[in-house]
Amino acid sequence: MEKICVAVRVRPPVSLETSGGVFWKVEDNRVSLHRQHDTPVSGTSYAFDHVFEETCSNARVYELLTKDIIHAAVEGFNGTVFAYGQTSSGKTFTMNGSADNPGVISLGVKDIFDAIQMMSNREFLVRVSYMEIYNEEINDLLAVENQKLQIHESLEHGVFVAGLREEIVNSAEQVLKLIESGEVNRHFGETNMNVRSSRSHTIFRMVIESKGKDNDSSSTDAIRVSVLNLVDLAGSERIAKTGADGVRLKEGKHINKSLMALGNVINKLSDGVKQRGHIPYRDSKLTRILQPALGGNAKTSIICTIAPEEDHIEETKGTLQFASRAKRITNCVQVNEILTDAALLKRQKLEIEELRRKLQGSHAGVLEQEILKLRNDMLKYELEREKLQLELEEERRSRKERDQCVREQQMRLQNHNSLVTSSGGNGSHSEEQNSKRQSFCEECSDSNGICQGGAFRTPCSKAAPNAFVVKRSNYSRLPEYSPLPDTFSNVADEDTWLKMNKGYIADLDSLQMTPATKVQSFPLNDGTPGCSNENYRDVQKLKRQLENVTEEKNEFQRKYSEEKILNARLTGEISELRQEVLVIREIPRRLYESVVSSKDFYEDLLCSMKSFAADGESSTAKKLVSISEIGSSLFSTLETNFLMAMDGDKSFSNNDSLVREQCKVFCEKLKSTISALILSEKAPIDNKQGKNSPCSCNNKGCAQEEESTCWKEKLSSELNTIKEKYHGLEKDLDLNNKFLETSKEMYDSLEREFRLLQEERDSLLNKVSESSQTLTMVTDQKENVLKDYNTEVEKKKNLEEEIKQFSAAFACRQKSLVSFHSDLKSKIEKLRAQNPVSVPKSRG
Ligand SMILES: Nc1ncnc2c1ncn2[C@@H]1O[C@H](COP(=O)(O)OP(=O)(O)OP(=O)(O)O)[C@@H](O)[C@H]1O
Repeated sequence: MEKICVAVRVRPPVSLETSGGVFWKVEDNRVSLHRQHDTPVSGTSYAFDHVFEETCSNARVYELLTKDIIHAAVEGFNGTVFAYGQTSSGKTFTMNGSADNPGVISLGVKDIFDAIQMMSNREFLVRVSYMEIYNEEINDLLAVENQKLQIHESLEHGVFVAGLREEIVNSAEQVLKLIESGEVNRHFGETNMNVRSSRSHTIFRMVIESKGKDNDSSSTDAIRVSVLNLVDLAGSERIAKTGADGVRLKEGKHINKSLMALGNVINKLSDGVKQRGHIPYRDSKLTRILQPALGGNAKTSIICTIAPEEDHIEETKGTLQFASRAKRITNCVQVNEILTDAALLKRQKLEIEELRRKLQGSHAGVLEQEILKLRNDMLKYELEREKLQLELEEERRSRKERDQCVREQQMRLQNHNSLVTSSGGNGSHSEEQNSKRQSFCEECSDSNGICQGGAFRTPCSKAAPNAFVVKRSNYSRLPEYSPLPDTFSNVADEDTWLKMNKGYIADLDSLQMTPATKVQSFPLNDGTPGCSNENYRDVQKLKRQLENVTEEKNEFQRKYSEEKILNARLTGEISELRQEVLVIREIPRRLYESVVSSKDFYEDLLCSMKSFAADGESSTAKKLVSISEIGSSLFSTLETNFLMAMDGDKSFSNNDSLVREQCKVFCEKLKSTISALILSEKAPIDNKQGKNSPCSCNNKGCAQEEESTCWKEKLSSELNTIKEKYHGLEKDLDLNNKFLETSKEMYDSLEREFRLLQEERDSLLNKVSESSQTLTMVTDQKENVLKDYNTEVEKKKNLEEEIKQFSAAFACRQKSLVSFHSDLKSKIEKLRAQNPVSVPKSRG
């Protein structure tokens, strides 16, 4: 356990004028508030690891507070250095510095490469990234397109920012250039307190990996990976002082909120292990990223910058209290070594070889035998360990198979879901989702089907600068995509397990929440415990049933839509016919009107004719009377018929024969009357014409006769006209009757068709309701399967629990192996003590 190193740095005052009130006095590692006459103000004295006064240079701050962390990072320890303080107190000045007074970051970068140069027995791979947290959003400063990045957590990487660009670097110059380019993208703004105020927290990160060179006999194949964070926080600010409004105000609020979250985490951590309880790392992005640095596996230094002005006393006190609490935090620092099986074995063999060499030359055969025995024991343990490892592999395999089984069930359920959704009438959404999902996977997958794109681009794959980079890249590809370590052989005990987790104890359940694309897929194994054949068959059966129902339903839907189209067409035709029928129905009315007007005309005509035939007894008069009666009866029949037709009485057409009969009689009578009239009048007319034509006599009777002849001619022509009109009407009536009959037939057939369609539609509706019932049934069954699935998940959790226990047991065994080792060593020591051997100097 190691305490966080905390220092305070006092910025030079902005103006040399003093207010004459109080001032901060620095003495050694203590800072305290004094009155003008140098008397301390009680309760305002604070002690820290270092206190830097105004005149102190960045180089000195680096030397005393940061250098160790930088060197430790090269050796495999995680490290974090961050500057905290109110706005304009000198955080950026400390971290970034200036050309003539380089800051902690550039001094650190140079030192790292110098240290790497010095370690000739190791190979290094260094990656850098630079990000800012602006308004609670993470932006990549090395790639402006990478905005709003998300934080993820995995066993391999711990807490990491997905999609952040990481550049592989070979020299300090290269890194400083990258920082320079990143600075351009950083958010700065002017406030009343600082003309160039940082409006975001920035985190410059270096990941240093190293491995002993192959030709180094003492090398153990272990890879060291350390993360170094150099953080320039935005400053806390009082809005009244900064005069922030609009964008600046919004930024200020975010800054204060995240700094408050940092303060809360520091408070909790300073409470001591027992009282501490839940640490609210997740309250802000800043605290999540700094999680390993605060109470985790990292060497951490905090530089608290303060402004000396009397105006800022309250803020300064706040900063000093923050620093005092941070001082109480302890971290659990360990070298981050990744030990492969081979590395562990090699380490053990080296130890045995060393012992054997030490014993060489000894004449004690007994000792030799003892050693042989111990070696045999050792081999036995190794065998046992291998056996255990095999068992564990087996266990892990079956777990993977179970995972696969569960996943397949999940997919089947999703299929069910989408089928049920699509059978609900609209499957486009789920199809869209599927296609999106597919395209995402295609986008993400490499040739091995391992997801590489999008959220999991970290670490950035880049051309390898040397052989180690290639080897490391190969190595890192393997375990990175598995939520559990590939082998437990390197998990010697729970401490190592912690070490692997970078101080973070992973919950296996939450591991399931790591991106699904990282989990490989396995074929379904019926023999997998917890995933029975029966269950699988049930699901298959359900799936088939659902497919059948869906097919049937689709068929119904297709037919239904066809029927709908036909129906619409027929409805159109029917309405057209209805229009026609309306027109046809108008005809009887018009005919009726013509008949009425013809009748009036006919009656007028007959009246006039009767007036000519003064002698009512004459044959002409009699004929006229009979014609008049027949005509009247004919017109009445026609009137009645058309009235019936107008009222929609279909029996009118039956009276057709009567009308015809009457018409016939009327025509004959009319003809005979006209011919009789013509014959009776012809002779006297001829006589008159022959003798007197042109009539020259002045006789009154002669004039009357002439007038009567004129009238008769007129009458006859009018009668002819009436006859023609009547014939025309007769023809029209015939035509209309025929037309009406055809329309009636068409109408009847259409009505029949319509009724058939209605019946068909009703039967289709019935079928659809049956299918929906079946669907409800299938949905119920689906719910049951879901329940089964949940049970499976429960079982899986149990199994994982078992695996955990198994791992613990395995760690125990490993421990006993280690204790056996130490026993062995102590026995050897004892034996050596009992039988002192002269060891050659070179080996001693
Ligand atoms: N130790 C120092 N020596 C000389 N000048 C300093 C020192 N510390 C800060 N300054 C000056 O004070 C001003 C404010 O400093 P700086 O921008 O580093 O503050 P900050 O804490 O980063 O502010 P903010 O939180 O607003 O970004 C700058 O002009 C800087 O050059």
